[in-house]
Amino acid sequence: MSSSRICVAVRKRPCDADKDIVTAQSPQCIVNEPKVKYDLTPYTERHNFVFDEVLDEKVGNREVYNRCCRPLIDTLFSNGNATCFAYGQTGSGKTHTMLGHDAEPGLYACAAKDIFTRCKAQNQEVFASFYEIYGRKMFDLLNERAKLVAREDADKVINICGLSEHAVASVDELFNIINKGSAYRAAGMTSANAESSRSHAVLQMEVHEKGSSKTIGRISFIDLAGNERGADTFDCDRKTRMEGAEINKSLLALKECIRALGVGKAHVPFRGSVLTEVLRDSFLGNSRTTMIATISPTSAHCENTLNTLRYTQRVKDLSGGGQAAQVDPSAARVAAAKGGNAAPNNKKAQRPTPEPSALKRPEWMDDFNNEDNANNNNGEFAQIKLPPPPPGAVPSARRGDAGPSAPTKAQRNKREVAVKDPKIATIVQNHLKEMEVDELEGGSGGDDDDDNSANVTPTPAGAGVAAALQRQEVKQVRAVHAHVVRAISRAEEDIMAMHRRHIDVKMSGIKEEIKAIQALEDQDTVDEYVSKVAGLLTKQRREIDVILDNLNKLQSMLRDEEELSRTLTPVVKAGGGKRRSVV
Ligand SMILES: Nc1ncnc2c1ncn2[C@@H]1O[C@H](COP(=O)(O)OP(=O)(O)OP(=O)(O)O)[C@@H](O)[C@H]1O
Repeated sequence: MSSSRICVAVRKRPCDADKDIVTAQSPQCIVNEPKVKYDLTPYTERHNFVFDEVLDEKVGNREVYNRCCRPLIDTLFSNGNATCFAYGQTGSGKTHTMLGHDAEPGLYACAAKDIFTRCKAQNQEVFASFYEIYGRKMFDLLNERAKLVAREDADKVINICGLSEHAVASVDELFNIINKGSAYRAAGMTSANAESSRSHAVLQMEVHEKGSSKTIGRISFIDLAGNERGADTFDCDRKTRMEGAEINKSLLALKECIRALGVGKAHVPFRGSVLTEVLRDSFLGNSRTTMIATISPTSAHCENTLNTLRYTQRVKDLSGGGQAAQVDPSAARVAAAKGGNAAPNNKKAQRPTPEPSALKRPEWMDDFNNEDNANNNNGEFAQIKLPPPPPGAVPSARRGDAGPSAPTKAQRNKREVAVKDPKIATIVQNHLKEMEVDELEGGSGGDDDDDNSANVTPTPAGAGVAAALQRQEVKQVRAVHAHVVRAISRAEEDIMAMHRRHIDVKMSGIKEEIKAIQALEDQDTVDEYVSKVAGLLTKQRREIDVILDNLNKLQSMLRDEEELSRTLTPVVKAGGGKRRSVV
């Protein structure tokens, strides 16, 4: 394993030799992409990547552990935070690597074995928790999938309230609880594998001094959602599109955080997603991270494999201690078309820990806390605080007290509508005004064209300004779409809380109405009855109007989302290649 704080590894899963297009020779990973020229002559494009470790199909889980994860245990026992991610497309071997099976225990078991041995010798104990992050929600897999709530404490630290911790003293005990948790993860879904790809599963083990609540160190294993889920989901149903957008957002945010930490940036964008915000502590202080990208080496998975490797290469190139990718001249053409490789950063800088006061309250915290707020408002029914919509615009549910800082010229340019189609241009224009700077830049720091979110059709060589503009248009529509998806999920949670509150108020209103009728029958005058009932019904009508108003706004956003995703849906060209219908 690399001596740097971040180890970036790739693991190739086995496949039939005749379909294998990947050569894994650590530290190199070569993908031989089968391609066809315009005159239909087949040829192979070679892509060469370099990582800290490249593990071929013969390497077992124990060796993966020894080469990539063992130093994480030292970090754990030196008051540190260790983190290990498995990243890759569905079926590429993330769960195989993390969990393994009886015949070949995975990283959880290998790490647990070492941890228990050391704990026994040092009179320490281990507590495990296991939860999943699905969209913007979190569920405790060791407590019947109870919904978890993240709260920020006075020190601006995010705590996952209600997360159960379980004392474990052996690998068997750990596995019993993981198996129990995995069953909850799969429950209620059509296919366990399909669903597991849509959530990030987090197993945490904390070491304590025996009998003390003081944490010595923590290790987190994260089996990430399948990365292809975050890519082109525009032609799927809305649920899948929303999931895809959330996954995309969290994977981009994760990469940004690892990169920022690696190069010692003062600002680490933990707020980018629930995943990174919740894992913030894991990256701070004395921390060490291993990222294992898993790939399927068949030609059928070539596109996903290249996406995985490009993402991973970005993490490596910019995470400090890294060495730039070696790209074959044949592949360099593609790299150049995509904006080229970033300069290597071989200097490992010291990452400063952000001051607590500098850590802004994440915007998604509001959603977690929203239900509580709704229940604590002493019966007063408040409208969701939506920003005033621009004239003719569809309002968004964005909230948060920190207003955007004064935009630079480049940022102002990004607010200019690039899309030509008048209908889509109107939608884009309406939303551009409410988008924040990082959203305008596609949430990826603006320098990645190989991200899933910017995974647009390659521009044909020599296609010139028109093609470049098309690319820009697609990028803008994608950014606006991602913004609308986020606004929808926030508005959805707000409306649910508001509706629940309304039902409570309505129930007590009905009781009041019954009382008013009884009072009229018993002793009240008709004037008293009229005034009581008119007051009650007027209040209800006001509340219903607020709900209807918010439902209409949500409906508009849903329509916009539909239009934008339809625009982005890839359509097949007569010639076989993909083209977007956006412009
Ligand atoms: N390196 C490997 N060696 C042997 N078998 C493997 C390897 N990698 C994956 N497999 C097998 O491939 C299948 C799919 O792997 P796995 O479930 O780990 O994929 P995944 O990336 O976790 O998918 P998902 O994102 O859907 O959870 C499993 O049967 C697994 O045992």
